Amino acid sequence: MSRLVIPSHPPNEEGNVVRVTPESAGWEYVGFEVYVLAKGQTLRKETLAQEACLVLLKGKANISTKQERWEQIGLRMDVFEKVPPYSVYVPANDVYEIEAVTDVEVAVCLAPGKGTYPARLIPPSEVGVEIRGAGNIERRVHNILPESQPADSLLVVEVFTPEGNWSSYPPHKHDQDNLPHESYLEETYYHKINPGHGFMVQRVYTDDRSIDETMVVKNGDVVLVPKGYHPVSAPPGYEGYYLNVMAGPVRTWKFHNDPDHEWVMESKLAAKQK
Ligand SMILES: O=C(O)C[C@@H](O)[C@H](O)C(=O)CO
Repeated sequence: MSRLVIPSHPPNEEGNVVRVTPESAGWEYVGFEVYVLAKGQTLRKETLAQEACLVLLKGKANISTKQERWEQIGLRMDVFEKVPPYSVYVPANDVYEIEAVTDVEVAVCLAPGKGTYPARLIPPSEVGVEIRGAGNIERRVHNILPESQPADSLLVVEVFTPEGNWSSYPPHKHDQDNLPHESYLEETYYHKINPGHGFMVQRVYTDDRSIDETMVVKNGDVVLVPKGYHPVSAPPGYEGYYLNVMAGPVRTWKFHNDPDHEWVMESKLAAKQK
């Protein structure tokens, strides 16, 4: 299996099913954890030097921080209901406690924090919904924590790829700290597949092909994107979901398309206009 694929495992005693740290990923900024909590189970963590975006992938929970508490938040019981999630932003040097009101799956998106902004609820109404692309590269995007919303480092987005479609396509990259042309952002993909026994295909490759991995991705896998282009394909019969976490030295998503393939977007959009 590719070193870029981190499979999930059954929940441990605190409910953790997958964990990526900057150290385990061999990079500097992005951390990512998923917890599956049974009804009544509680998870409590300190954020220390990281900020967190807690994304309720499914289920309802009470979530509190040092200063705030939100009760009975959570809307969808499955990510494939395709309604935007409730999330909670937690700054560095804070504490969060998640009490599962129903069975819950929650993603903890992490990046370096300075404590600039207070803890806040990000309700579904504040999540920007976007249909990106056209034809067999059309997909639905939920901008959970985009650069237009305050945070120190974190960018969080979820994407739904219809069966037979490609997403993160045309292939793009953001692996150069070269603004205004391109930003350096590490990225994780947390994949879910419907039906769950299916697979997705993701390629991660660089211009010099020093990285060129084409991976079969299963339900619950995390894919690391340390650099390079990173397109995703959903086979016929299988709908894909992924949650992206991005972070780097500057909090802006300035990507660069693979020049060999960027013509495809214009071609698909033009065909849609006909
Ligand atoms: O465009 C998409 O289909 C999603 C991607 O942009 C994804 O969020 C990503 O790779 C961000 O760099």
